[in-house]
Amino acid sequence: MTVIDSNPPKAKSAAGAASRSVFVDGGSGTTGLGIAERLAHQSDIVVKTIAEDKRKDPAAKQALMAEVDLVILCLPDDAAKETVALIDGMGPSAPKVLDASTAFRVAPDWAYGFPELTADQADKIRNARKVSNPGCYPTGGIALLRPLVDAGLLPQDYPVTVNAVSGYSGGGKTMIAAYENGTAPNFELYGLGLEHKHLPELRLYSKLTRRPIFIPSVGNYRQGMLVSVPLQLDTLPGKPSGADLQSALAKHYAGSKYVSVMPLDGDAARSGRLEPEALNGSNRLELYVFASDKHGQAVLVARLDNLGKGASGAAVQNMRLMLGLADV
Ligand SMILES: NC(=O)C1=CN([C@@H]2O[C@H](COP(=O)(O)OP(=O)(O)OC[C@H]3O[C@@H](n4cnc5c(N)ncnc54)[C@H](OP(=O)(O)O)[C@@H]3O)[C@@H](O)[C@H]2O)C=CC1
Ligand SMILES: CC(=O)N[C@@H](CCC(=O)OP(=O)(O)O)C(=O)O
Repeated sequence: MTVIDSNPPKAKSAAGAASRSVFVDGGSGTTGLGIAERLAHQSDIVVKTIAEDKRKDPAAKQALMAEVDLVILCLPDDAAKETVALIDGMGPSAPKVLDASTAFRVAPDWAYGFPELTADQADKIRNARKVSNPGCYPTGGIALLRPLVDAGLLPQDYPVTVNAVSGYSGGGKTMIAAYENGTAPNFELYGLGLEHKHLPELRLYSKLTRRPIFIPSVGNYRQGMLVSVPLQLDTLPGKPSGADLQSALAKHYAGSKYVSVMPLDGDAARSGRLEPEALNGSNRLELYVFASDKHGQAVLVARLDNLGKGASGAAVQNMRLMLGLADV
């Protein structure tokens, strides 16, 4: 990564024929810093930065955005909408935009940034001007549910419940401060009003017609998450076994660089335990099927880093697709 300050103005991609230029709006927040860490190792990306006293100044932002190929938004929803309005007003000099917030995740004119969703999703992301980076919990939930719906193993109107636990960095700077200064509880359920902001994308991209129940929780550790979906197998069409579910997932993600479908008889199945922090720092996502054919029950579990495949890692993966660069 090369860091260039916002002045003097440069032509887009001026640092070299093969390089692309990027501006991260909200670059000093949790997701933005995670992106900067990853881009520090990518020599084909030039990151342009804005002066500290200008980072909330719309005119300064717009001038900088005219110089770059792609803008990544790591902002609260309202601020993301404001920056997108600025980009929409830029005409032909508008850069591509990748938004990490919840603001545009179900908007019809935005591509959803989960390249592994379907066979053509990576191409949709490559060709889109506007891409929404998925929420951390939906990344796990959709990764588990969508291939099973597409395979006809899970009916679209199945009464799905998704339970999840996240590290406190999922709540951004405010929640990190509350945990690190000791004013937050060690563990709590939340979203108990059944209105969590991730429900619309979870439902839409899982192709569920019935609204799932989603109960997240947060614990006193920094990052890493588990997202789980319990299933009573005898209520599913054809009464599939755990092996049937695992092989449908394995077929869908065969050859995937970042998503691994774990064996039915691996260490986690033997111990019956899974902890959330094992993939921290990576862009990986592991999918598990824990099943008891004796009782006709299964639990699907996704493990990921909420700041990796759940945010910054996914953003960098999408950024490279959008810029026409090979994955690294
Ligand atoms: N943390 C996570 O695991 C994930 C987060 N996300 C999403 O990514 C986005 C960023 O989240 P996160 O990094 O956690 O949040 P943080 O609170 O850690 O950071 C947000 C940053 O945005 C800055 N900011 C706020 N308003 C403006 C503005 N108008 N112009 C420029 N900068 C502004 C803030 O600066 P200041 O503090 O000075 O206001 C802060 O640095 C959110 O939409 C979040 O929902 C998505 C997936 C996972
Ligand atoms: C622990 C915690 O608070 N997590 C956040 C989700 C983090 C995330 O995925 O961010 P988006 O807001 O961009 O979707 C929450 O539940 O709101």
